[in-house]
Amino acid sequence: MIQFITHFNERYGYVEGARLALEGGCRWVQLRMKDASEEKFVAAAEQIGKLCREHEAVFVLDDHAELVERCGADGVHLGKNDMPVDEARRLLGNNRIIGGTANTFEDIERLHRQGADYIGCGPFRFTTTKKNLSPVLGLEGYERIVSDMKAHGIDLPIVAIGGILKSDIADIMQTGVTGIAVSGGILNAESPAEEMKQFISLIKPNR
Ligand SMILES: Cc1ncc(COP(=O)(O)OP(=O)(O)O)c(N)n1
Ligand SMILES: Cc1ncsc1CCOP(=O)(O)O
Ligand SMILES: [Mg+2]
Repeated sequence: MIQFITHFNERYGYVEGARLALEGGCRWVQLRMKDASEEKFVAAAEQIGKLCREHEAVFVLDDHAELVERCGADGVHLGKNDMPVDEARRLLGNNRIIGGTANTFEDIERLHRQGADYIGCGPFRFTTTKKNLSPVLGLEGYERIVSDMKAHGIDLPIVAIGGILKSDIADIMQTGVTGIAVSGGILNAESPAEEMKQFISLIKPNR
């Protein structure tokens, strides 16, 4: 499973990036548009949501649980400074996907208690896509977290995120995580759609 996180660069905007990821075969897009006005966020969500429906892809919003219904999104990804997962669950019900961010096993325990459907776990390495990064986990970090989860009987999909490139995929999947989330590794490639195809072909499902 691979989740494309929207961003922009000198060549592509948010919608174009999502379109290329979908053309490359991605079936899970997160609209992440930090510091955008609500108007701009909703306008991008309308376009990306339509593209996702055309490609039968899952569409989640970053941060904005309160906009999920209005944007017709499938769910939301929530970090430590966003609405708590249990509150979002009460708001959105059981039919929407709610992901939560973890940097430690303790975060995962909390998110599991609160009812998250999956965990975005990172950063794998330094990245300029996100400000105020938590400490880098590296491969050892994922190995430790996956083993702690097994020891405590916590069975939730773990999505590795942060600075992931094609050449990292085999090693990251080897740690036992479920999938990856990526932005720059796709958007900054010479051909984003082709890069997405290659990312997908390298991910051998762990579950
Ligand atoms: C899949 C996934 N994992 C982690 C994050 C980070 O979310 P958050 O900690 O809320 O930081 P911002 O993305 O909001 O800057 C994510 N968005 N997606
Ligand atoms: C949103 C987020 N959360 C942790 S790292 C990150 C950025 C992911 O983008 P990239 O793949 O470009 O590092
Ligand atoms: Mg957030």
